[in-house]
Amino acid sequence: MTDKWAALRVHQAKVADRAILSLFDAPNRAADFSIRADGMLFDASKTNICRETRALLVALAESSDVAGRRSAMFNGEKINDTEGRAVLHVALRADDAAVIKTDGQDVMPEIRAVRGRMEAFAQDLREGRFQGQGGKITDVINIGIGGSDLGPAMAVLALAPYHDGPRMHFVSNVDGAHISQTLQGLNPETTLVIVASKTFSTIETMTNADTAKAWMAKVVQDPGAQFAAVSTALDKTSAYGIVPERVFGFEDWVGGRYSMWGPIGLALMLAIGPKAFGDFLAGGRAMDQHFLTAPLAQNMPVMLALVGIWHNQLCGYATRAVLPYDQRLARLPAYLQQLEMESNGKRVSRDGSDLTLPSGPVVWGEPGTNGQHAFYQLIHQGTRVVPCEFLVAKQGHEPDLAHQHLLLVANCLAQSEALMRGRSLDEARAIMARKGATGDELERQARHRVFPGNRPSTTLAYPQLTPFTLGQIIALYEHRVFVEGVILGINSYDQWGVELGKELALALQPVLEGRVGTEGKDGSTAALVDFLRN
Ligand SMILES: O=P(O)(O)OC[C@H]1O[C@](O)(CO)[C@@H](O)[C@@H]1O
Repeated sequence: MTDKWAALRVHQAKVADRAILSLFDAPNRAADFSIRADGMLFDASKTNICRETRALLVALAESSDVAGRRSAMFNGEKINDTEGRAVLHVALRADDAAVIKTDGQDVMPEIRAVRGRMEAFAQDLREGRFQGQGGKITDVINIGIGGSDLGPAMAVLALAPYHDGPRMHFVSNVDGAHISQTLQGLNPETTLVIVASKTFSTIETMTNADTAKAWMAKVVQDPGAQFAAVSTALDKTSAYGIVPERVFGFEDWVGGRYSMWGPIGLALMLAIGPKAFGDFLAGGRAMDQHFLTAPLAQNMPVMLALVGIWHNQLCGYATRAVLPYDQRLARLPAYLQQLEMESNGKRVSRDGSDLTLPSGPVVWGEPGTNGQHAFYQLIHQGTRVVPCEFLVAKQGHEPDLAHQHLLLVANCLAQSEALMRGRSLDEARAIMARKGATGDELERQARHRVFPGNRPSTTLAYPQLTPFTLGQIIALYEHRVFVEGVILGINSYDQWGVELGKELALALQPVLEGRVGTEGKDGSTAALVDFLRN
C-alpha cells in the first residue's frame, strides 16, 4: 500500500458521510467535474468526489505511471507479460499514416492490407458479386464466442439504423438450441457463415461451425465456398477447408475482447458497409488521441477509471451498474462484462504477488427504462450502494418519435437526480399526510417511502449513437480498463481464470458419455453426472 493509497483512505474516511448534493455549493461544480471530448460529455459531478479527492486520485494515477504504461502500450511493448505479447488493438484503428512497431516490425502494412481485403469482400458480398449457390447472400451467421461474438453482436445491434447489408445472426452458445434456432428459416444456399475464433480451437465455436457445415452440406454442393474465417491461426483455418481469400488474419497482440476493430469486426462491416465501419474506427481513434493528450484530470478514460477506483477499492462498492438509456445498447453491459471482468478480475498483481486490494468490480446492467421496472428498487432503497453509469443520447434515430426520446432522457436524468437527492423521512411524512394518513399508520407508511439518496452516478451523454460515437464509447471503456489495471498493478490482457473450467469440461465429456466412471469426482459432481447422464 503506497502513501497515495494511504492518503486516499484517510480522505475517504473523512468525507464518507458528506452529502453529494452539498458539493454543488462550490461554484461551477457541474462544469468542473465534467469532461468533453469530440462532442461527448462525461459528467462525474454526482459523486462524492471533490477537488481534493480528485487531486489525490490523479496523484495515484501519476504515481502508478499511467502515462508511462500508456506509452508502453501504444509503442508496442510486451505489456501482456504472462503471455509475452504486445497489446496493440489501438493499431487496428490507427490512421493511415501511422507507423506502429513491435519487435522492431511495423504492424501497419499488414493491418491495412487485411482491412483492404475485408473491404473488398464486404463490397463484393453486399453488391452481389460474391454469391452463394442460390445467388446473392441474404443472411450471415457469425459463429464465435466471448470476444469473437460480444463485440460484433453488440455493435450490429447498436448500429441497426446504419444497417444496409445482409441480415446478421450471431451464434455463440454450445447449447444446440442456439444454432438450431438460428438455422431455422434460413436458406443455406444464400447464407454465409463466418467462423470467428482467434485461436480457431474454442470448442463451442468449432462445434457450432461443424453443425452449420453439416446443415449447409445437405443442400450446398461446396459448403466451404460459403464459409469465411477470422483468426490468428491460419494453419487451422486452412486445415478446416476455408480458402485463404476468405480468411482474415490478425496477430496475437490483439486480445479477443479488444478485437472488434479488426477482422473480428467483419460481421459489422458486412452489416453497415466499409464506409460506416471506417467511421467507427475514426471514433475509436478520436478517443485514443484524447486519451494520449488530455491532462489526467481532464482525461475521460482516466477519470472514468479513477471514479471506479474511488467507488470500488476505496468506498467498498463491489458492483457497478451500466445503464444505457439507449435500447440499441442493450448488449453493452454484456460486452463490458467480458471487457472489464475478464481483464481486471484477477487475484494477483503483475509480479505474481497477491493483490492487496479488491480486483475490478462486478459489472452488470440493462437498458433504461426497462431496468427501472426491475432492479432499480434495490438501487434506490437496498442496503448496498450500487454506483450507476448512465449513458444517453441527445438525439435518437426516430425523428417522428421525438416525444418518446424526450421521455427517455427525462427518465435518465430523473434517476440520477433521485439517486443523489433521495427523499427524507420528513418529506415522506408530508406525502403521507397529504394522502390523509395519520398517527402510527402515517409513520409506518412514511418509513417505506424514504430514499436514503446520496448514491453516486456518472452520466455519459453523446449527440447520437452513430458509428463514430460507438467507436468513441468502446475505446473509452477499453482505456478505462487499462488505467484501472495499471493502478491496481494487474495484467489486464491475459485470462488464465477461464482455463480450469475448460479443462474439467473436456475431462467430463467421456464421463457423461459413460465411457469413464466418476471415480475421483466429488460427491456432488458424481451425483449430478448420475442424474444428467443420458
Ligand atoms: O476467439 P477464440 O479464440 O475462439 O476465444 C473466444 C473467447 O474465449 C476466451 O479465451 C475465454 O474463454 C476469451 O478470452 C475469448 O474472447
